[in-house]
Amino acid sequence: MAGRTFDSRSDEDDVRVRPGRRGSRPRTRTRPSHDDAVPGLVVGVDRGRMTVRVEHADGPVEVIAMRARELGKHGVVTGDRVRLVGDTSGRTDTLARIVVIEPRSTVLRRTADDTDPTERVVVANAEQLVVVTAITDPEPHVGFLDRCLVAAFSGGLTPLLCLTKADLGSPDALLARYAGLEVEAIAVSRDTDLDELSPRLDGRISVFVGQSGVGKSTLVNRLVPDAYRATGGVSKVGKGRHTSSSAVLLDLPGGGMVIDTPGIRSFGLADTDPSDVLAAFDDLAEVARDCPPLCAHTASDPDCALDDWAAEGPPARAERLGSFRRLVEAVTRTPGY
Ligand SMILES: Nc1nc2c(ncn2[C@@H]2O[C@H](COP(=O)(O)OP(=O)(O)OP(=O)(O)O)[C@@H](O)[C@H]2O)c(=O)[nH]1
Ligand SMILES: [Zn+2]
Repeated sequence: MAGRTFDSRSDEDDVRVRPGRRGSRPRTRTRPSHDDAVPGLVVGVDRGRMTVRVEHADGPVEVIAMRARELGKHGVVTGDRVRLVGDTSGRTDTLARIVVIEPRSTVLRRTADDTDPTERVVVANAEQLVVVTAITDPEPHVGFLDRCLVAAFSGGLTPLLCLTKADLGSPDALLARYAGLEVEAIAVSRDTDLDELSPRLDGRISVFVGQSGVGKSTLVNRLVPDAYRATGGVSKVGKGRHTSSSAVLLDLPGGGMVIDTPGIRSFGLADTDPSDVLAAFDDLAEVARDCPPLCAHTASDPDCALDDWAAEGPPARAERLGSFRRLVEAVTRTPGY
């Protein structure tokens, strides 16, 4: 996925400044120069108010900022790299303005919901999507896991399966389901150390997503001891209300960052099609060049070149194709969660 950028020109959260109507005031004269704008990283968003980390000479400072009017309705999300003007001191009761949103290297979209019918980008620039699922209690919702993987692949993130509650059962069935995709998976439990997981989080930005009760808060609290996430069903930020603003960026003690998504239980795939999934698998994409033009690469596409490829090779190919096709089918299914 290296080198792919998501400047999100096609989506709702487009950061491009729309050209004014013909004959409107001359932009060159009225538009302020932003040469003096300082860079920052958005670590949280709350109802239009952004918390932005700005590096000062004596260390990082959290600055509260609003979007400048020139950004229009285009949203700023956690993980965005931005440029600020105005008061960037971070002192109490000061407010800066975000005048530039840098192009996004990756995007995660949440699904539309009852309060907001549009899919929206909720996290930008994360490198890894950590999909947290319990081995049991609650039983894994494989449809949800498939959708998470597709959201990762299509948004440019590397997925990592984190299987919790390893004290309660064996991860083998889940591991087998995704074996063909070569997605990394790590089993953890609250009683064992996190030595396998921690190195995979070092030095990168990882988004954590998981359905209710899987132990995600327990895990994030262990990774980031001062994160103060409520666990065990205690009411927490983002629950039961409009939640697109609830992704928060947390620093890991050993370097690297975690973006927790307390209220976001699934990601949007409406803008995703089979070719986005295919693009994440170089070997399959190569074979699929021989597919008919409109092939969706599902089991019901009669002349899909992937069938011959799987039939002619070792059993691992059929396994890979099976796992891939489950993801493709997730793209075409209506979201039910
Ligand atoms: N047996 C077992 N239980 C765990 C483990 N980790 C967490 N739990 C329990 O699972 C329940 C859910 O944990 P949370 O960390 O609150 O889960 P969550 O994913 O944040 O879910 P919500 O609180 O609904 O958002 C709690 O009762 C935890 O004590 C584990 O490794 N093993
Ligand atoms: Zn095909």
